[in-house]
Amino acid sequence: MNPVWTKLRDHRHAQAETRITSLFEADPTRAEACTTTADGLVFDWSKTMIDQTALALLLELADPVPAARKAMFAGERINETEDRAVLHTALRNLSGAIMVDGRDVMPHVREVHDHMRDFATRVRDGSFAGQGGTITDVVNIGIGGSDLGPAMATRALRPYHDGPRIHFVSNVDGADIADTLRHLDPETTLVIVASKTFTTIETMTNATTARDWMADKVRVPASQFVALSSAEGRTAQWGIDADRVFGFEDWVGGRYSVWGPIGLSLMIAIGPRRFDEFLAGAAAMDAHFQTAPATQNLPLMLALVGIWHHQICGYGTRAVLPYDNRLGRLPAYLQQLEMESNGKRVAMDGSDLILPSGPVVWGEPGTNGQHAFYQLIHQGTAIVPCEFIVAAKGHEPELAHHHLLLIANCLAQSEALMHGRSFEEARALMAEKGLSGSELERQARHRVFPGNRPSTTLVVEQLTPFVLGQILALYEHRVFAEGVILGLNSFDQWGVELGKELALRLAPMLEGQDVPCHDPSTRHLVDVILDMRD
Ligand SMILES: O=P(O)(O)OC[C@H]1O[C@](O)(CO)[C@@H](O)[C@@H]1O
Repeated sequence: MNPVWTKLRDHRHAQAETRITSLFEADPTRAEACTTTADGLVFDWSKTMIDQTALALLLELADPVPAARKAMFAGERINETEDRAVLHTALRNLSGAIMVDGRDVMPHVREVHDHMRDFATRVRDGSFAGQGGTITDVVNIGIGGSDLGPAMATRALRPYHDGPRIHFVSNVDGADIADTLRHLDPETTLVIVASKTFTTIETMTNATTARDWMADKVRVPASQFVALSSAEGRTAQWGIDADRVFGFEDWVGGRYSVWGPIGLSLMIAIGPRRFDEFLAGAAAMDAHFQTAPATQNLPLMLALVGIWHHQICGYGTRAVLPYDNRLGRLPAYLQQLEMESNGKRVAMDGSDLILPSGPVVWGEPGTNGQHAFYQLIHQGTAIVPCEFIVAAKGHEPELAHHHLLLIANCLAQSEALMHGRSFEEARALMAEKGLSGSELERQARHRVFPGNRPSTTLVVEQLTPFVLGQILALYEHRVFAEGVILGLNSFDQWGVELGKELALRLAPMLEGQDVPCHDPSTRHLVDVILDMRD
């Protein structure tokens, strides 16, 4: 193991009695010095215990990142366990050439992008119509990366919607599709089946249900279906015309796919021009990641803060707290991005990872979370590093006072986490209320905030398509840099396979067939459920 890990742990140990506030006392320029910027994005990591020594050591850990980054952008097969290149970045840098196995992949990327633009425009202007006329509703059926990215981004960019209504169906629970289709008119609905593999059981089950629903009213239901997939043979078998199939290659991972065909629903919602701005934001972050020096490199600094909190300080989870209601699905999106990418236990070379891999990522938009789980964040025994995200401007000028309150709450939380409230301050409060003696002491203890709890704050000017592109690419590169530093493969996801296989084997048991496998507990649960269904 790189001895820098031990040095970092020793340093952390030595800091045990130091408080974040004392770092500010020692360095009056800390707020500015510990702020990293990229094209208008401002990332403040000053409210952490990363001091000069920690930073220098963390930067040493980042030594392998530039070579790995170069290999990724160049189209090398860095996803070694699936023997694939990793080129989601090619979907947003549409000029130039990228060679994979001696072939320039960019002409095909541009062709598909043009096809998407053309189709989205025709849906939006009515020249592509359903049996009942102009498309009023689009239903994206997909799951995981074929749902979370477009669903999150479509919600995030609601102020820019000027196309048909967009709906997302992901869960195999029939409630999801039933609740969605109930209010739609099949004659004016377009169904997008988004599945890289076109085999995912949830998506194919929902797609078949949608086709049956449409068949009741529409003479040729498949004519109102679109496929977004790398499996063109399967989309044809399913009956979707090749001119409504938008393909992408195996070097685009599901959770990295919103930039290409999987983003079609978003493109229909906001239009191709806005979608291009979204891509341009990501491309700007790609350029920054590739060229900014390490200490000014925003994705790298975000990664190092993540490594510091999880692998060095040992904090088990990371809360993402966007103070933006439209980023309500960002935590779920980042859960897949970060946990499916870096939730591993084996290093790239097949050996056991010595270090803990990725943390649990979770969160909710502020201010809602404040009235739910912030109690634990402030006074619980577990320390949760918080990653706040806030925009200086909202999209509702007539409601500017709401936005100011939103910002005030965001900043207040990070301040409260860092400063806390001492026992002496709590005692003084209780004394003011007239308490005394042992009751004052007891009540004061409940009102102490230990403080010294780390957080970072990402400030953006406004959540535009460009800025959303920047934010998502920032997190993608953060995950990549963390994966490189940990020595694992961030681009496979074998951990999701076993449960899928067992579900397929269990399904016949729930139909009453006797399947001679499964453990006694599972067989018992099947019996209980079958009894209840009788
Ligand atoms: O696009 P597909 O092939 O339907 O896969 C959906 C999702 O399933 C996963 O393979 C995991 O279950 C994700 O990585 C992926 O985003």
